[in-house]
Amino acid sequence: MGLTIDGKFIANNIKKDIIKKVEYLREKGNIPTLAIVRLGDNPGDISYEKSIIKLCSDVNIDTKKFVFDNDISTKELQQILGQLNEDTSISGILLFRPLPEHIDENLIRNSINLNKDVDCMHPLNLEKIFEGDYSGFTPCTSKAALLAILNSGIELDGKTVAVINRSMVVGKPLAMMLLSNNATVTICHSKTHDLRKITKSSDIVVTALGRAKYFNKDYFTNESIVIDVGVSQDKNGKLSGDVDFEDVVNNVRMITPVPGGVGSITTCVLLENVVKACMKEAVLI
Ligand SMILES: Nc1nc2c(c(=O)[nH]1)N[C@@H](CN(C=O)c1ccc(C(=O)N[C@@H](CCC(=O)O)C(=O)O)cc1)CN2
Repeated sequence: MGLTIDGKFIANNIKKDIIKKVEYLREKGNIPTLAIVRLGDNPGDISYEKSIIKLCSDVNIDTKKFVFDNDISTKELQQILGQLNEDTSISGILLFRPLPEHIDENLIRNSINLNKDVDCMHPLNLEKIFEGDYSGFTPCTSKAALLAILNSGIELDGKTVAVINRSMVVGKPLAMMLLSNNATVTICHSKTHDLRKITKSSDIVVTALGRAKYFNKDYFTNESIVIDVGVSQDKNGKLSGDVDFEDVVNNVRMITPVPGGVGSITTCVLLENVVKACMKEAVLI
């Protein structure tokens, strides 16, 4: 019988720390405020946004939401980010990703104010992570997946980890963070041959494919640790991870559920970054 890694329990411990820090900031007259920028209505983004707004309300962080159509141009988006960068009432900016294909993501990632980049998407902030420096902002979903592994009691040293995603949002930052913890990492993607052979031979499998219930028990062994980062809708429109949880849970050592796993932790990591940004802002002023 596999154990479920309880993301909500991990998230609640982080939440208590955020509440204390927000109280301190507000006593000093600093109001932590998160700008949320969404392009279109992707179900994963809507789920993330719902979670963020609920948690911000719980910990007393203010939010400002900006929603635009998917067909917004790179130039228009840059202008919007420029306004948010200059808005002194805003501590941090979250732009949901992946962005629509026509948007120049590199240009956008370089357009966000380094001190408001609470999603750690600016190349200079990411470079720190790749160098093992976690003193600044941390990529939210990647850190959440790492926390799920570390809080499950697993020693990463020497373990083999298959990361099924190569984006700058999850796969690449996570691979670097796992390497810093002395794991041996294999990054898999749509062109990877014999994925099942890799997942079955890895101690830990982290999947962020965005395909509901894609992985059944045949991809794992009884000793597998499965970290499901995927968020999409199954054929009944229900929020689902990449893994068929009911088929897999009794055939692996540990697994994170969706919802209630990595997603719950991701939102807390984001708000930790917002508090960090507000603290930094308080120091800079
Ligand atoms: N700019 C970014 N965009 C996205 C990131 C990111 O790190 N930065 N990662 C994912 C986020 N995401 C998936 O699409 C996602 C993250 C968190 C949650 C969440 O909080 N889920 C909760 C509640 C779910 C519910 O009840 O609706 C949970 O799993 O318990 C959902 C989705 C993509 N975008």
